[in-house]
Amino acid sequence: MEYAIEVNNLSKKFGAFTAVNDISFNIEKGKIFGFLGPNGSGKSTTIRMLCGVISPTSGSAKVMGYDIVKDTELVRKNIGYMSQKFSLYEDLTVEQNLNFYSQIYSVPKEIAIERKKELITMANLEGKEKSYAGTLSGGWKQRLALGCALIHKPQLLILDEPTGGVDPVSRRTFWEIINSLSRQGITVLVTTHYMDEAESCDVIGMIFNGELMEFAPTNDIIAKYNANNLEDVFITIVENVTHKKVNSYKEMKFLE
Ligand SMILES: Nc1ncnc2c1ncn2[C@@H]1O[C@H](COP(=O)(O)OP(=O)(O)OP(=O)(O)O)[C@@H](O)[C@H]1O
Repeated sequence: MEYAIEVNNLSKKFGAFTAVNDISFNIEKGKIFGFLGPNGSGKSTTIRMLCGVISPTSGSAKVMGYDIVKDTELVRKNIGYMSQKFSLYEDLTVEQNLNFYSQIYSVPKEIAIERKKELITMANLEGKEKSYAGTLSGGWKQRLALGCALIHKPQLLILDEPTGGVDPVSRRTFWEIINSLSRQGITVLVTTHYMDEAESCDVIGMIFNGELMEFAPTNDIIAKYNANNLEDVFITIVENVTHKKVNSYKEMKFLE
């Protein structure tokens, strides 16, 4: 079995505080992995380790076969990363943003021209090439940011809360694009606080207080807890750990 992500007993401490505690999981190539957890549970810290931005305190991980500590450059080249802030240059046009990212990732000029065309089509940005990113509405910006993250044809796409602040129609379009990327063999790691979105992932990991509480195919998790949906599963897990009554995921997001 070839894995896009292999995580073995990964931990990260900040001083005496353990942000990520001994987590292990593998993601098969081409799968959509929903990495879920309330604020401060350790998602971004895990992602930062997987992208080679911070080193683990202990444990190891490989991304597309490359060690996150020893092969940091190769890891970065193989990842497309999109944050909830979208990281666009608002005073550059759609085309100029794509040019900028193609230079950052050293995409050869002739390849970049073709790639830009493909991405503009994929992101439904035709006709907007000369528009300034700052003038685009949320959904357009989101799809442009996705295009920028894919300019170097990464085989792993990491999306950190990609649909925050985006209208429901754009969210649906965005997920159609994500599903089509997965069908093309691209592996996707996505964090989201929208439990309905999470249900369209193939595999779910639930992290709480730095511990990976569950990791399994989405349908298996729902069946295991005899739950109606992922929100109910999460509530059960958190109530078991905290011995506090939790009414909704939204409430849990802000649990201390
Ligand atoms: N550089 C750091 N120094 C100290 N503590 C940190 C650092 N980075 C993160 N933490 C702490 O580690 C914990 C996990 O944070 P992390 O950002 O990974 O959570 P998260 O699940 O991504 O949350 P969110 O959904 O809000 O982004 C938090 O308590 C956070 O305050």
